[in-house]
Amino acid sequence: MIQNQPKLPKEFIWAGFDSMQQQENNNDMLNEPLVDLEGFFKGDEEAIKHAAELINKACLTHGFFQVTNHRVDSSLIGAAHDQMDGLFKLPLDKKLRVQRNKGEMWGYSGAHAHRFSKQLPWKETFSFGYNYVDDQGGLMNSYKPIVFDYIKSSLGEDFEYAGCNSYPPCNEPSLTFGTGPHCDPTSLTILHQDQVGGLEVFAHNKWQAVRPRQDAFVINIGDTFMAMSNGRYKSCLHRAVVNKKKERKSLVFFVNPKEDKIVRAPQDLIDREEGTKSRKYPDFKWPHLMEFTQFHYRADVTTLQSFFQWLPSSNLP
Ligand SMILES: C=C1C[C@]23C[C@H]1CC[C@H]2[C@]1(C)CCC[C@@](C)(C(=O)O)[C@H]1[C@@H]3C(=O)O
Ligand SMILES: O=C(O)CCC(=O)C(=O)O
Ligand SMILES: [Fe+2]
Repeated sequence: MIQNQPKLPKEFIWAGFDSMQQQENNNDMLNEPLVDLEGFFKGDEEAIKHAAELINKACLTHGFFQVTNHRVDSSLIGAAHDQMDGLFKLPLDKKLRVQRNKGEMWGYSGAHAHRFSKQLPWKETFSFGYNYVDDQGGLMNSYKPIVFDYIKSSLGEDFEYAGCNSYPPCNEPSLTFGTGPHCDPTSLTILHQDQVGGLEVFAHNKWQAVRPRQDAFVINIGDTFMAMSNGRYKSCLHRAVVNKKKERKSLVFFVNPKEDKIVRAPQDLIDREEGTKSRKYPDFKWPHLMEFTQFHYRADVTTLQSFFQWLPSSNLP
């Protein structure tokens, strides 16, 4: 309904984001490395060394790279996108039956309207997260995307969670965001986007687009991984912009530390640092950062600093 209104409802307007204006003529590409994993899987020493060099260089700068020959079957990816199409095409009343509740990391969300009242993102999402409650044959069971089961089986059970994003066409795309500027609070993000384009990274002092590649996954490191590297690897500001003509969809998987793991840079990494060998971040656990983003703070570009300011006043163990 909202999509058909000529004027964007005010709740969706992101005032004050002057970098928005760049998007009209923003055809800068990030040119992140495309890492071919074929040789890596075959144990080819040279290929492994080359892949590590590419990934290291990307993570030291903007934290984004793409991987190809990842051995995730293209038919499985296609099936996941088909499943996702089916989910988003469901009537709204059916989607609302699995509406995501505050603090839960699973279910349907329309523009996060259940959480925020302004600067709403122009998107619908289905999340398949760890505190998922099996609701006896409801929508979530019948539509749980094939890939979600695959990712849970391959990445293990703890603290992975998957999301499907649908960004509908928007009549005034330059006034809103599909997903607003943020750094991922997570460890690693694995994303498969369709061919429409819209993912942008703020690197080299400007917004740069991440090229859609059907046969590749986009990987980026998040705040938690940055903290584990004592700040060496960068969790980078990024956003999803929308357009007037085409819906855009993305599948996103967030990999995080197990719930009881203390996020702390290894001592030998600190010891090998040049100059002051000091810890840049307090110790923390992922579930506490996740709780912060779900109950106390909307993840943006300063989530981690805000989290460490909040932590002492929280009664988290
Ligand atoms: C831990 C998370 C919170 C969000 C999903 C994952 C990693 C990215 C976060 C998010 C996408 C950052 C922008 C704001 C947000 C509210 C959104 O637009 O979806 C964030 C997600 C969330 O809080 O659900
Ligand atoms: O959909 C996209 O391309 C990016 C989404 C994103 O950054 C996120 O969900 O964290
Ligand atoms: Fe993100």
